[in-house]
Amino acid sequence: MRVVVVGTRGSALALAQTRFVVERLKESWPETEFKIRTIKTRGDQGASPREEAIFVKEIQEALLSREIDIAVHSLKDLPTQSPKGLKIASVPRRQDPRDVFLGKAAKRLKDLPPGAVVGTSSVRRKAQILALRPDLVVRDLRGNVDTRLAALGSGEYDGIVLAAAGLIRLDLRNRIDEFLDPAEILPAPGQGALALEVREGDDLAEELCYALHHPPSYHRVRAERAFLRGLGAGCLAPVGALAHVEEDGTLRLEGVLLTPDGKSFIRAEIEGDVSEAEELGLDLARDVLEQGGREILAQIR
Ligand SMILES: NCc1[nH]cc(CCC(=O)O)c1CC(=O)O
Repeated sequence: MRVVVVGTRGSALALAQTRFVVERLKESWPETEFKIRTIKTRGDQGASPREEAIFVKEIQEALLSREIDIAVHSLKDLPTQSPKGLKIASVPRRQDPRDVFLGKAAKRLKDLPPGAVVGTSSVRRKAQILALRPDLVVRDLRGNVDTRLAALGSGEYDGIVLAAAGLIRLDLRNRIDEFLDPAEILPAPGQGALALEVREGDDLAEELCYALHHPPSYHRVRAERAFLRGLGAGCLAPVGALAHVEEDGTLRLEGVLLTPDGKSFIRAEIEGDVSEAEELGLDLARDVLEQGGREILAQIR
């Protein structure tokens, strides 16, 4: 019997995610032996989007070279196009997709005094925070979750914004002061979801992963990523998206594209049947581009 090697990078969050996945895999396939291998990437979670893409690639290379058989990724860090020879075998049930606020001066983003300093690592968060509160100062805050919590503790920031999912997976839910309302701050496409990636043709690995597949989560992230792809905005533009699937099979997708300073933005929504998740994402992107998104993208470039 083959030992199945599940690979990830070495950050605390990546390891927590991978342990969780391997536990579920073992429950589903008690006869199969799974092993975790951490791949040393040159960086850690919370790097710049460009760097994140390089780390993802290093994991994908380990998959292609058969060093590992299943890769566990944060879906939002995964490029919308799979490399040749690899495929996403499953998307497990999604964790809370929202961004959260952790405050020092106040426990809600809205209650921060004018001029307060907010730390965040993403252009999307920065633009949406400024759209809501142009009087705040948003400063870059990178590094893994621990680094960011330490920066809040040391008093450099009056508050920080990060993904709920990372904190929850690290058992730090109690540090969250406020879940930001997606009506005001839309998360990154795919935020809170994992992707299990395998080699094309490795039917065993694919079947093992499929036990964890959660179709509603998959449809949601497919719509959100299609929206991102349809904008053709790349990873540096402030783009947010969030889809929901209702009991009756209706998928509702909201998306936003902003200028980096948050001064202008186009926000729109669409709904349709869940079976058309990708088309809905692409249609919404077309909508946003036509409503002024093209000008915003031209401004960013
Ligand atoms: N780019 C960093 C990153 N990639 C995945 C997560 C955790 C949340 C998730 O799974 O979406 C984080 C941290 C953050 O954005 O706060």
